[in-house]
Amino acid sequence: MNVGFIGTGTMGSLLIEAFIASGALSPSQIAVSNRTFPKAKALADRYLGMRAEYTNAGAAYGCDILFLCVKPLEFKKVVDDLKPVLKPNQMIVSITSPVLISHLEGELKCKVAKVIPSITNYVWSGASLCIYGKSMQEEDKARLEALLTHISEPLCIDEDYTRIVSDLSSCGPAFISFLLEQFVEAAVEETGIGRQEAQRVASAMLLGTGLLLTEGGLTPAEIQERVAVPGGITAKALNLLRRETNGVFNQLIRTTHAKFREDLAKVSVAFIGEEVNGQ
Ligand SMILES: NC(=O)C1=CN([C@@H]2O[C@H](COP(=O)(O)OP(=O)(O)OC[C@H]3O[C@@H](n4cnc5c(N)ncnc54)[C@H](O)[C@@H]3O)[C@@H](O)[C@H]2O)C=CC1
Ligand SMILES: O=C(O)[C@@H]1CCC=N1
Repeated sequence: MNVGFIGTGTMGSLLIEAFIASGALSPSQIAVSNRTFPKAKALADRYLGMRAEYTNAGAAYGCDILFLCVKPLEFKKVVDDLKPVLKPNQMIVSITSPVLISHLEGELKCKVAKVIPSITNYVWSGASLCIYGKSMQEEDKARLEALLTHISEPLCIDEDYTRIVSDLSSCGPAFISFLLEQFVEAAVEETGIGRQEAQRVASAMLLGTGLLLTEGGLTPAEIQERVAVPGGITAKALNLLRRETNGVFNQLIRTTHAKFREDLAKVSVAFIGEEVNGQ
């Protein structure tokens, strides 16, 4: 199987590195292109056998699966580059939420899928959110998921919920890291503990909490209940957190969804000349 990546920025190169490190793909199965060619070339130079191409059409040549790892507003240009060369048996995979399956199916005759990865896939962890176009047969879905399984847990989702599931799975690492950073900074400020030490302890705590939630079979509410002894220290601090963060995640979700609608409107104008409503 040959796999292409158009766009070797943060996510394109992260996926390539994870697929290679996990043994899912060897460099000789991979072709890359990027708007700034030296960036694609620099990546290919690190992996003997990887093919760096000057054009997106060149990267698509001979690929069974082609990941499109560019930003939403760059999609139309990439699709225009690929339209004349893609064959019906090739599969393209968009990794961004505001580009709809219908946008891609309207332009391309090949198989179309959307997979929203997460930075957690770099350490072969977290989910990859899968949405399939009409021409994806069961064997195509199985082939794609077999690849994704090396670095993630593939989850099929309804396209209408793409944004909220992306918030949880793909933006979540940034949100949780932000909260952790605030916790660590406060610890340094309030007590004088070394930042490195505080961060090491907090990171180990986050990993352990994640394991309790996944492998340990506990819910977030159960963890709180077990840690917060009635009348104890944690209970008092949890009360403060409930009071102070009340509604903040509702606002956060409204913010991501408003930005999503903005991007979707622009992408829709680029693809079909009019806006469409979306989640
Ligand atoms: N960063 C993350 O954690 C996640 C990102 N995504 C999605 O991945 C996509 C890419 O994001 P990043 O990698 O963070 O962005 P990035 O800006 O780091 O990478 C985009 C790359 O695409 C290249 N590019 C732009 N136009 C091009 C064209 N016409 N032809 C070829 N290459 C072109 C740019 O030179 C750049 O290297 C976005 O749509 C984002 O929504 C999805 C899930 C998670
Ligand atoms: O297109 C998206 O929604 C992804 C999730 C994180 C960043 N970009």
